[in-house]
Amino acid sequence: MDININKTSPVLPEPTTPVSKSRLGSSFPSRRFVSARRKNPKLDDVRSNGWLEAMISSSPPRKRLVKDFNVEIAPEDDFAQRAWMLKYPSAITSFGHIAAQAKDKKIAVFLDYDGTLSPIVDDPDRAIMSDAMRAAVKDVAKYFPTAIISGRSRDKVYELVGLTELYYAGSHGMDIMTPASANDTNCIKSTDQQGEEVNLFQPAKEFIPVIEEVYKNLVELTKSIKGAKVENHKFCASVHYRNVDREDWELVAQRVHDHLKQYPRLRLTHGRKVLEVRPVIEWNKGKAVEFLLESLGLSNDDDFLPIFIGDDKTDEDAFKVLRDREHGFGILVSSVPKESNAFYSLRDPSEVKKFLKTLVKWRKMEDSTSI
Ligand SMILES: O=P(O)(O)OC[C@H]1O[C@H](O[C@H]2O[C@H](CO)[C@@H](O)[C@H](O)[C@H]2O)[C@H](O)[C@@H](O)[C@@H]1O
Repeated sequence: MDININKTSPVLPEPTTPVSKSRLGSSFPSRRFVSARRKNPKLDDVRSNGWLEAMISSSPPRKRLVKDFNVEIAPEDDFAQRAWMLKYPSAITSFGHIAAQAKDKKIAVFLDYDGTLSPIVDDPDRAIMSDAMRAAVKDVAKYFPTAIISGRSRDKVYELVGLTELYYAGSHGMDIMTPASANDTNCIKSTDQQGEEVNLFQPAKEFIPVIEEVYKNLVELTKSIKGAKVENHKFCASVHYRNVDREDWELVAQRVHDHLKQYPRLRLTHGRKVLEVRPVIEWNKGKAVEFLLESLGLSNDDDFLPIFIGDDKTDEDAFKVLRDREHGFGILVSSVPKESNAFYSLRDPSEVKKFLKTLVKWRKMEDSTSI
């Protein structure tokens, strides 16, 4: 994999049309990202381009949540669920296949945070991982190189997970910390929370000021909409509408879309009841997995088997990379049928914990029988 950003920068070239300063009185000195005149072709009216539908379907519908609690549901739904499980079998019941694939290989574990290690909750600040899950992840990291790749800022996800033995990538992989010894020439030197020297790979570094600017503007633009919440993840920003009245979702989307029309080098993607503002760069969780495999010396297909566990649309980029490389596989965390590039599924974070424990138990058994 070529990760030399000097040769093949993931940052797309400057727009060729002259650009002007943001209408909202930007303090950002560069005119590279911002244009009041130039329309961002990626953003049209939220009604006509299907964004509203995508917002509505961006998290499991209530009916399925009811099924999670074993309340009876319509038989046709049950049939769809069973058909889906045949396509994406449970990583727990299929553990034998996984173990066979992993035989004589070192597994590398990649984990998403929200919806994977912590359950989805209304308040993003209260998405706390359980102590039992933390212990399971800590155990996994004793046996396998383990990384968290989250949409949140790297600092925030480290604060939530709190395990020094893991690798962390924040902002959908746009902020990756690896040990100083890792093999990556495009990194800058820094120190971690323990004062240890580390490498930082930040392919969207030049976007920090514009993300800060857009974050502040979006806070202003959505403050009158009850329940809306904007987060700044340094290299990207999130606009949550989970707690907004359904009738105001369109308003949230329209305000965000209208504002971003002035920023041709930013784009919007969907998460679970969240709109994600991201730089238009060719970088995502899939690229972050490739980068980590390469820089940690885990990319030899004959020796290593990467597994990525995630629940969200942004995790699909990582699933796809593993599927396309025919090396390793994704595990989708979902209690409802959805199309995915993953190979296996787990219903919810409690099943993720069970799978991680099974992985450790299996490795311990393998180690003891090979003595
Ligand atoms: O890549 P991830 O680690 O899964 O991060 C994706 C987003 O997760 C958070 O939002 C989601 O979880 C919240 C807490 O459960 C929930 O309230 C929200 O509706 C979900 O979208 C986080 O707050 C976002 O900033 C991340 O982008």
